[in-house]
Amino acid sequence: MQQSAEASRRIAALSAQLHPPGLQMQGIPPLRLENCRAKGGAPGFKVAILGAAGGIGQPLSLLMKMNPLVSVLHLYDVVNSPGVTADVSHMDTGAVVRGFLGAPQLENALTGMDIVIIPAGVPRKPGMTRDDLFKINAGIVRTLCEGVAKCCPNAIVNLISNPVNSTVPIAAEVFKKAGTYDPKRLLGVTTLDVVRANTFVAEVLGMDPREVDVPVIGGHSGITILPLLSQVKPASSFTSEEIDYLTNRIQNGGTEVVEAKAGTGSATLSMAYAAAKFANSCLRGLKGDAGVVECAFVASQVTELPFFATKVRLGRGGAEEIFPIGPLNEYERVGLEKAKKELAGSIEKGVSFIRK
Ligand SMILES: NC(=O)c1ccc[n+]([C@@H]2O[C@H](COP(=O)([O-])OP(=O)(O)OC[C@H]3O[C@@H](n4cnc5c(N)ncnc54)[C@H](O)[C@@H]3O)[C@@H](O)[C@H]2O)c1
Ligand SMILES: O=C(O)C[C@H](O)C(=O)O
Repeated sequence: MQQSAEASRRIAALSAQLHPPGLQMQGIPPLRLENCRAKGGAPGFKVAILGAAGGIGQPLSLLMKMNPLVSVLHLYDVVNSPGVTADVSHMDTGAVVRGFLGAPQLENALTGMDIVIIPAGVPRKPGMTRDDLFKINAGIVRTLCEGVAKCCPNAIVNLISNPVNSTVPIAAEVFKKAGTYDPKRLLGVTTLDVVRANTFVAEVLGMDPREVDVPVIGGHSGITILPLLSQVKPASSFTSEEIDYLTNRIQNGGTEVVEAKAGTGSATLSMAYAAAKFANSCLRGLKGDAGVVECAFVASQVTELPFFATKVRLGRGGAEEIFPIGPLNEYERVGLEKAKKELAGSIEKGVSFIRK
């Protein structure tokens, strides 16, 4: 029977995946696709991780491979993605894993994706601020988002690369330029701030962190990270000493890890956990689950700023509802004014990087 050019191309690509370079080097003979009985792949969503070979990317790839809502997992990086892909692909979970290496393979990595998670970019060293990463990471995020706009304009983007307060506005401008911008589908990942806040508050209260819910609003850097201790669930009261301690610890959690790692990077394992938690909520929203709520840094009208992190409800279209900040005490009101001042500059810096 005559095969179309497209069918031949697809069979060649699939055969290459069944016979990755590692096997070729060992002289293991290829399995002919037509002789393969495996159907492969559970029903579910297609997820790409850009920066999959990095400190966050590797454990995040592992966690997403374990997620039963994922049917296809694309792992893209500019280095080492074949190794990470070969490794993760041996896990006996449902998702089919494919690896993509370097700029020429970015478009294949992105085509058809439902969710794109971006932890690509350089991390901090001691003494640096997240804004010090702007010079390198702004360009990386721009290029990757141009790929998203071209190849999977309807995907939900989970942006992790720092400085999040500027990279999310950069991504928005790239999508606007391409005519694909849907604010509901662009989400800056601030889940690590919530994860830390739940942990530290639970420690103070002597509770299980899984039973604590601390809203963290604003942005993802220093004083823009604003935990709302007056809204902790279950309702709890704190001394002013506890409020100072918890606010400082949550705002400086990233720096605590950067200093402990002493020049070898920033949070990777807790971040992979947080990113996997957030992506799972996005997947549940896509699936149509009701009442899925997370904090995220999104386009927002809850303040005068164009972007702001608050609780959002995740649905089939992404962040379908953005919740208001809610009642604040005086300590939080002061914190909010300081956070907004710093955030305004970071957002403007991101916007003008693309508009310049
Ligand atoms: N949002 C958050 O809460 C949060 C938390 C922790 C870290 N981060 C940020 O996440 C980023 C990554 O941190 P990490 O510890 O994984 O760093 P890392 O250096 O270990 O890994 C980054 C990966 O990105 C890859 N990369 C670089 N340029 C790329 C490109 N153009 N396309 C695809 N991949 C590319 C690198 O090859 C590397 O594998 C940093 O910017 C860090 O500040 C954010
Ligand atoms: O602190 C960093 O640079 C990484 C990340 O933003 C974090 O909060 O851990």
